[in-house]
Amino acid sequence: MFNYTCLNPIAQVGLDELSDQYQKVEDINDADAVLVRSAAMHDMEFSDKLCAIARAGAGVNNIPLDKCADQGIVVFNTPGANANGVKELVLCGMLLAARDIAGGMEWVKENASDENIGKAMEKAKKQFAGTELKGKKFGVIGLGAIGVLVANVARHLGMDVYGVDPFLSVKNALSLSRDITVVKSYDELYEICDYITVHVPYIPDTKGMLNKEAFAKMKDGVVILNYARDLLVNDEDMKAALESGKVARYVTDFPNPAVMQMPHVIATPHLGASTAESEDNCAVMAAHEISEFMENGNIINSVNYPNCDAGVCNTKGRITVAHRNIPKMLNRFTEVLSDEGINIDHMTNKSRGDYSYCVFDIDADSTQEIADKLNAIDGVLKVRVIK
Ligand SMILES: NC(=O)c1ccc[n+]([C@@H]2O[C@H](COP(=O)([O-])OP(=O)(O)OC[C@H]3O[C@@H](n4cnc5c(N)ncnc54)[C@H](O)[C@@H]3O)[C@@H](O)[C@H]2O)c1
Ligand SMILES: O=C(O)[C@H](O)COP(=O)(O)O
Repeated sequence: MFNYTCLNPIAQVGLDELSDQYQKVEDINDADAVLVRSAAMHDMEFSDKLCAIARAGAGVNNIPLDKCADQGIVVFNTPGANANGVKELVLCGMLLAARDIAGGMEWVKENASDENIGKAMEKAKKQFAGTELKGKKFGVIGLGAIGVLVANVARHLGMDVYGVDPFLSVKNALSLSRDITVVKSYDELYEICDYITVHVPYIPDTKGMLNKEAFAKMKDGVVILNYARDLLVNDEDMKAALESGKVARYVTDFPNPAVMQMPHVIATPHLGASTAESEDNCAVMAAHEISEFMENGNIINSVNYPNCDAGVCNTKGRITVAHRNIPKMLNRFTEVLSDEGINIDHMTNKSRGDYSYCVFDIDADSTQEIADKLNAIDGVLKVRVIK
């Protein structure tokens, strides 16, 4: 039996994917696995029992990835599962920035009881007028799951689309409409675009990347869209850019007290992934990741350990070892197993940065005693008896 806990509401269709081998518990200290959305986990302590955390979503900046890796806890996310939901909201943000639709709707509400509203609005409407998206230059920073969809939809609207991504994957490059221009530097994009949207993870490298230096290179009256994370933008510099008119509108899914004091802000309450479809997709993918890991020891879509697929175990026993990526570890593991007279039928070892993961399929039943001996090796972070 495996215990799991949910730190945020997770769509039932995902939880239904977990078999009757799983039971929900309230206390994270009793859990083998955690399902989470945006709950802040940096200040949490994790028990030795915890093996896996699945983020039903894309951004993992709410989870202490290194601390988890050091405890042998594998963290997963659900790449692309909510990308369409975000794409549709970005499209909405672009339209809200192009004309003062929100102001116009407000005006209609305020004048709802005016019997002559039909006449009055023909006078009032010019204050809410704007421009069309067609023909404008649109820049996408980060051509990942969301960025590619956003770039393609903008192209279909007749915009002239530019993208930048220093780590652009072949898969994503092939998914881009062919008349989208991929530029090599942010500066190229800053200089030409009327609209700039950001779709990169929040990591130390991207913190505050939209700052006064970046704004200085942009066109006057540029529209900035941020559906990624608030801390990608330097708030003080954004405030100055909005006040001077350098940035005409800041459209964001991440309001904070500073942003809400700025002029020309269009804000939504972190709604990007809040659609039934995205929530279901994320929950189902997260549940699959958890069950594959808990039941078979396989790692799919991890963000702190290497992916590792050893298939289903067809031998008598399977043991997995999360360990530091340092020399001689495999020698030590095989020594423990051979001292026990155990033959290894199949072994998979994968590494990612400072961490490695090993799956041993053996010709004997795995025992807690063997696991304890492996666990005692310096550099071993977590040992699990799968079978
Ligand atoms: N508003 C929401 O509700 C919502 C929903 C989903 C995701 N997000 C945010 O959007 C981000 C992107 O999501 P995604 O699903 O597209 O992720 P993704 O991993 O598919 O794409 C991220 C892309 O950013 C690129 N990248 C990384 N560092 C970069 C850099 N320094 N400069 C330019 N590109 C860089 C990567 O190469 C990748 O292609 C997430 O990390 C999350 O913070 C927000
Ligand atoms: O990174 C993400 O996937 C989004 O920000 C969605 O977050 P949420 O699951 O809390 O809506």
